[in-house]
Amino acid sequence: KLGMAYKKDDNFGEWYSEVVVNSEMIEYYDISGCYILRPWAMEIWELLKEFFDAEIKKLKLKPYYFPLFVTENVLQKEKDHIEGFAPEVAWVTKSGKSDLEAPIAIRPTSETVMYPYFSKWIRSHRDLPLRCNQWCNVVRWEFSNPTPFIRSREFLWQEGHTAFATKEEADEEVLQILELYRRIYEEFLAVPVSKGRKSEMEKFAGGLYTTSVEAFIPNTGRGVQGATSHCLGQNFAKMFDITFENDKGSRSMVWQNSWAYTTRSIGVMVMTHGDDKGLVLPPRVAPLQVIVIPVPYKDVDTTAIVNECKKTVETLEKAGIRADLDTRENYSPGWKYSHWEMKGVPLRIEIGPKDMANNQARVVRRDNGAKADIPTADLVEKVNGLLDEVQKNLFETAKQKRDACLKVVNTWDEFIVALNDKKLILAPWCDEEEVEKDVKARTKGDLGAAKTLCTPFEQPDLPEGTTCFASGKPAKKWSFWGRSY
Ligand SMILES: O=C1CCCN[C@@H]1CCCn1cnc2cc(F)c(Cl)cc2c1=O
Ligand SMILES: [Mg+2]
Repeated sequence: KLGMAYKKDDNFGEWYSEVVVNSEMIEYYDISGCYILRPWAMEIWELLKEFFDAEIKKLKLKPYYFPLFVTENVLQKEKDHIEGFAPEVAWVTKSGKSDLEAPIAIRPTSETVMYPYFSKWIRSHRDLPLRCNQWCNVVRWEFSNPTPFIRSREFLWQEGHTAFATKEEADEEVLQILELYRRIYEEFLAVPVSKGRKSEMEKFAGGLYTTSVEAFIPNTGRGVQGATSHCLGQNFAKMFDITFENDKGSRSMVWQNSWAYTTRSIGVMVMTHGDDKGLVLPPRVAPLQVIVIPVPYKDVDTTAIVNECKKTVETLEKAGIRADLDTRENYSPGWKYSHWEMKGVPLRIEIGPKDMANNQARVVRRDNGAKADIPTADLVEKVNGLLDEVQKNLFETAKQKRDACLKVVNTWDEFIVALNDKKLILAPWCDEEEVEKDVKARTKGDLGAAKTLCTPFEQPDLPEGTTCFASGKPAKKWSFWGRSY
């Protein structure tokens, strides 16, 4: 079946579900909230991982793998750390027919798995910094509406866990990692994000402060957390007795960070760039950047055309471009155009008898449909140029759309109008948690309440006397507000 049954602007939820399936990224699974990630998704995950892993190796991160399972008493080591999360912990209670003596939890995150061993491994300042990263899956048995990539009961992520002798070192790394997350989104997924700090209410309760990169989905008017980088302070060092003997011989607690991005990032990319023909892939994460399609012509020698296509693919691959050809004879060129548009391949090259005769190829862009006839001799250079243009155009277009949704408000009434208008709201706030709670209470409803998304590091000017949009008290900062995923 070809073509989309749903339009992005008509029925976003159905459109999204159709795109991830028709583009062969996702197969639905018979357990709610669980999805099969097919090669078209996994190859994107692997391209992101290749970049991120290389970058954290430069920051001296070491690869680890910790067990999937954690015992009940260790998981509940600190009540407030898992406050409110308990309902989403998945437990193993049996093996075969027999009950386990004690239930074993499946990791929803790995602090409690790792930190007893950090305590064992860290003795002296010479054991610091400890820098641990693992690529793995985690399980959180959430009940709110499951969405492929965006909210699933099992997902893939990397989780970094580091320990330093000083707060300064921890503070610096938090921001180094946050910058890598910005690059993942803006330079690879072509998704604009805002760097900022979470409020005391929205931060990771077990930590000292949380920073994040926040994206926004114009179609639903919802913010979406892209990735997070926490400074844990010495909270977990205290909880797990992670101390070191400093060079003066006295004992100090370590300063820790933890940070993650997940397969949710792929869903944000799909939502941002997809259109009514299906997926639209930014070239830097496209498993296939160019698809070459032979256009046979009634009695013309098709073998010659197919050979020219093969040569073209070889030339492009030699130049490091991810290219392939579609020579399936049981499908028409037109069918193939739609199929590869559905899969979001950034460039299509059509080669027919006329192109052969003129030593050229017709190149069609997936993002804006532009067609160009390129001389075969210039193909590699022109294709690389076009791939860069597509990458840039997707980012600029997404940025322009996101900025068009931005609304600065100063009063409650303006806030409510903007919220119902699916805007990303920037409002002056007194930074009081009671007010944050009040806004949540006053905006409760089937679409979910409004919340603070982050306080952007880039703060607009806050004129003396500016009052909080919700409380009328003196405003202390500008914060992003909105509904979220
Ligand atoms: O976000 C990150 C980066 C990578 C390592 N972890 C932190 C904090 C994770 C918070 N969090 C998030 N979700 C959780 C769900 C749970 F069921 C339990 Cl028991 C705990 C948590 C929980 O601590
Ligand atoms: Mg959660």
